[in-house]
Amino acid sequence: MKFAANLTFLWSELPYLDRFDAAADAGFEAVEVLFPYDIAAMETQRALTANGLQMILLNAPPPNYTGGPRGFAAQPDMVERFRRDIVRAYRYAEALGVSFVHVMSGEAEGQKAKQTFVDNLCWAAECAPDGLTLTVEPLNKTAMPGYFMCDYGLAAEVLIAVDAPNVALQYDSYHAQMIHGDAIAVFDEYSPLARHIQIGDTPKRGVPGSGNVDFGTLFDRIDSSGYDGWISAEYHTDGRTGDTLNWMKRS
Ligand SMILES: O=C(O)[C@@H](O)C(=O)CO
Ligand SMILES: [Mg+2]
Repeated sequence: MKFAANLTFLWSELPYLDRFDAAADAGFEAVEVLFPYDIAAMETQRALTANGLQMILLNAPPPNYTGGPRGFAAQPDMVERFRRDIVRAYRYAEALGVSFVHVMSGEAEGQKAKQTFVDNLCWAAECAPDGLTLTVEPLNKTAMPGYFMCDYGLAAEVLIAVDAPNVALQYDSYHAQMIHGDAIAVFDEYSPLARHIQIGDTPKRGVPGSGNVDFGTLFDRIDSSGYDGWISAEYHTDGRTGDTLNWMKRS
């Protein structure tokens, strides 16, 4: 299994650019950043190159992580803004060589929101740079009240409607367990649609092994499923990230 570090969560005790050094020192070869837009792509690229790291994922559209709305791809009156901002996200994605852009739905509900999300994803898939995959990630409503993309069944319906080879599911053990009560059953049912995986425990989104998700079984299932993509660590660390990485040895 190939593990990556989500640098929005891991080493958040360090300044942004120092997190790349820390991840490389800990043995990671790949990282992701949810919203790298506050800093010039060139700065991030320099930190990646200096550490021999690959950047695999960022989120779109690009408000900064604190304070901005979590996307608007499912908001019927925001289509123009969505298109404008996805183009900016693609510029970052190309500059950083990322493989995945997670398209955030924003807060919305109902059939019109679903159709808007599908239409926006179809449009974004058509104009995506070669080699880039767009992902859809269900987020739980405790963490993200009002967020549209909040259920794996809904994600499957959207992906079937979009029906594009460069749009896929992003599975996250923390959200899967919070939403459906069983991260492993969710993985078993929906992993054929998944091309990116993130991990965290429940209920506090802690390090794997700190809560309710059975990571021994989950890693076995990922292994036997034939999934050969990245598994990115996306959990809170209480400021001591270096002390939280033992789960990588146990898996
Ligand atoms: O799981 C999460 O919360 C993230 O992967 C994310 O994209 C939220 O912005
Ligand atoms: Mg996630």
